[in-house]
Amino acid sequence: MLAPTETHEYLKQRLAETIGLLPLDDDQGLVSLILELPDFPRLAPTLAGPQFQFAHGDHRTLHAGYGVAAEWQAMGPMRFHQLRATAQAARASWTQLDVDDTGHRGFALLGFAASPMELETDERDHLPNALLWVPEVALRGHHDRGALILTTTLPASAAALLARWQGWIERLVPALRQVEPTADPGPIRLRRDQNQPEIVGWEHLVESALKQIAEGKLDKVVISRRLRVTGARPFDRARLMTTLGRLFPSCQLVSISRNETHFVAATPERLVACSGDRIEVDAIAGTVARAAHPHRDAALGEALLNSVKDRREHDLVIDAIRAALTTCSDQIEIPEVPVLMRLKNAQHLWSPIRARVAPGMDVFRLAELLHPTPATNGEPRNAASSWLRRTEPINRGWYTGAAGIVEPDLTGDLWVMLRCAQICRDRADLFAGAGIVAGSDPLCEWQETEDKLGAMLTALQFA
Ligand SMILES: C=C(O[C@H]1C=CC=C(C(=O)O)[C@@H]1O)C(=O)O
Repeated sequence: MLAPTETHEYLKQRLAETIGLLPLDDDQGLVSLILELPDFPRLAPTLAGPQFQFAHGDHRTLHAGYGVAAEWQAMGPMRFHQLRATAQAARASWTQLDVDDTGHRGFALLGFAASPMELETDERDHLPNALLWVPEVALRGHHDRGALILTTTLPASAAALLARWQGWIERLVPALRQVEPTADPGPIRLRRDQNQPEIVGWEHLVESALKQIAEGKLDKVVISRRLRVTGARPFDRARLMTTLGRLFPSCQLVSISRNETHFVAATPERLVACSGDRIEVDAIAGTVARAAHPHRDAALGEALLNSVKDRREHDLVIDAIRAALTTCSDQIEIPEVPVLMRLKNAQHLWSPIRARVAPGMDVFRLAELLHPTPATNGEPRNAASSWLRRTEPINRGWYTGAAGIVEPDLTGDLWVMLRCAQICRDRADLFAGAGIVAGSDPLCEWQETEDKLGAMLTALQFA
């Protein structure tokens, strides 16, 4: 293994040797230089400026991006269509030079808010409604093998680019060894500042959802709340990600930073992963808490598996996913019964769905088809969306939207933004929701959101 200074000196030298291979005089498009990274961390370092990372402990994958080589934004009902057209055009003029034969490619982040429409609110989102972002510098790894990917728009000057990218290597590569924070300043006291809605407002919301359901206008709707907390000191992103990684190794960790604000999630739910003609989709709905005592914990899980109300809530998600996929697949594999997904703070009914899709399907088309599922919105989809737009008292932003990685061939891996918080210095807004069907009880649903919020609240105390 190389010492840290040797690694970055080696990479700077490798960059100097290979930069001349890039077609920097071409008058448009993107070009990426891909270099092998000798040692690869589980989590990406935190630097100043725009950056993102997706890290999965159990899958041992890491995708991180820093700075902006190119980005495109969209909003409104055509947002997927617009970004897809952009990605297709970018793909046609994106040269990738994998000079060390790493097998890795440059990639983009795709992320989007829950609703394609901007809500009328005074609170400004730090993230645009829908975003396709090619980072200037990316880290990409699977198990311990990784690559450093440097990307620029064309044309570019070789001398200026060399200086710029060597600067990135100097800042980033030594930090790869110091991702896990060493000093532990002890837990942070959190002050709960504001619930939106408060518990009384929540009860009214659930009752009015139940009324819609009783009148046959909705079968299910997922209502959500926001909890604002303040920490006794500013939250530390690196410590937060490390803690989330320890608590939730089976979840996708997400961190997206722009404009001094950070959107962080540890989500169990994949919206869709597609690779070739194979896709994977999670149906997750139906929740109970964990219990400290193993017998009690197992009994709670058993009761969830046998609960008629939770199975109805879950089956509505499966039915909607099946109906959506039928338009593009003749081979959909859905487990006969859901299994339990056990997380630190909650257990869920989970059905992992697989399908083979028709040629021409890509992550944008699949996102448009599947999002939002009734796990975060409701059924029927349009009736639930418009009821939520009229009634829900918060701006969800990217909570219950989705984000992930898009490959140059437009395949990718998107995750539903759950168990998340928007963090700015010492303030964090946490989000959670619960699916309402006939038979739901307002206070039980409130408690369910408390259990879901517990995931991020616990981690923030150690941030
Ligand atoms: C809406 C959330 O969870 C969804 C995912 C899993 C289980 C859910 C439920 O049981 O209600 C929700 O559908 C959330 O975590 O904020």
